[in-house]
Amino acid sequence: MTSPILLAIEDLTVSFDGFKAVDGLNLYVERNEVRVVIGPNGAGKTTLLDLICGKTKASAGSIKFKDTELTKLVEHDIVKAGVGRKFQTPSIYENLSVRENLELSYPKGRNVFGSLFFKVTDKVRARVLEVAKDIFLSDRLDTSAGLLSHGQKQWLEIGMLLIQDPELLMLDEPVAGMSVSEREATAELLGRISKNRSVIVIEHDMDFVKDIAHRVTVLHQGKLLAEGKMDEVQQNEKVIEVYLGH
Ligand SMILES: Nc1ncnc2c1ncn2[C@@H]1O[C@H](COP(=O)(O)OP(=O)(O)OP(=O)(O)O)[C@@H](O)[C@H]1O
Repeated sequence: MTSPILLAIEDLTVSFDGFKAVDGLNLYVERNEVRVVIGPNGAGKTTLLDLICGKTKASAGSIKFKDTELTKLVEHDIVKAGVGRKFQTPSIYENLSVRENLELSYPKGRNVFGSLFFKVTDKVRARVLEVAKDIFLSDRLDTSAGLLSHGQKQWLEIGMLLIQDPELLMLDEPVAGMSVSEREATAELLGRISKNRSVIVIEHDMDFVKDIAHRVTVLHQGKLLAEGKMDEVQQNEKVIEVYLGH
C-alpha cells in the first residue's frame, strides 16, 4: 500500500554562523494535503522551503520525499523528483506570451538538448490549453506576460509549475498583492490542484489560510510551535501569544 505521507522531515536543522534558522524540525505532509505554514517574521518559513527545494543545504536531519532523500540532491534533481517551488516574486518571461511561457516550462523543454530543439507537439499544445484553463488564462494565451495583472502573473507562474506535474508544490505568499476576487479564485485553484498533489503554502493572510488549509503548522524561532486544524491552532495560547495576537 502507498504511504499516505508524501514528505517526511525529521530533525531538520540549518545553522547560519551558529544561528539556527530551522531547529530540529519534524514535519509530515500527506498526499493531497494543503498544508499552510504560518509564524512571525524570521520564524524560518522561507528557509524551510529553501531546504526542501535544495536552495539551502541542511546542517543536519532528513527530508524524505517518497523514498528519496532530498538533502543529498541538487536543486534541479529535486525538481525532477517532483517538487515545484514558486518564489514570492514571479519569474515569468515578460516579453513572451502566456502560451510561450507555458510551452517553455513543459518538462521536455529542458531536456538534454535544451529548449533550442524543443518541438511543440500536439501533446504539449493540449497540455498548455489544459493548464491555461486551470489558471484562468484561457483567453490570454496570446497576451504578452508583461501585460497581465499582478494576480494573473502569479497564476501564470503557478501554471508554469503545474505543467511539470509536480507531486509537491510549494508557494510562498501566493496571494500577496491580489484583489479579493483574485484571492477567492486562487483558493479555488489550490483546492482543485491538491486533488492529486500536495501543496505547502506560506501565508500571512489568515482569511486565506482558513479558506485553503487542511492543516496548519506554526513555526517560531525555527521550531514547531503548534500544528493542527486552523480552528485548533487559532485557539492555541502559545500561537496567540507569539503570532495571532499581534
Ligand atoms: N542565508 C542566510 N544567512 C543568514 N541568515 C539567514 C539566511 N537565511 C535566513 N536567515 C535568517 O534566518 C531567519 C529565518 O528567516 P526566514 O526568511 O526563513 O523567516 P520567515 O519565517 O520566512 O520570515 P518572513 O515571514 O519575514 O518571510 C531570519 O532571522 C533570517 O535573517
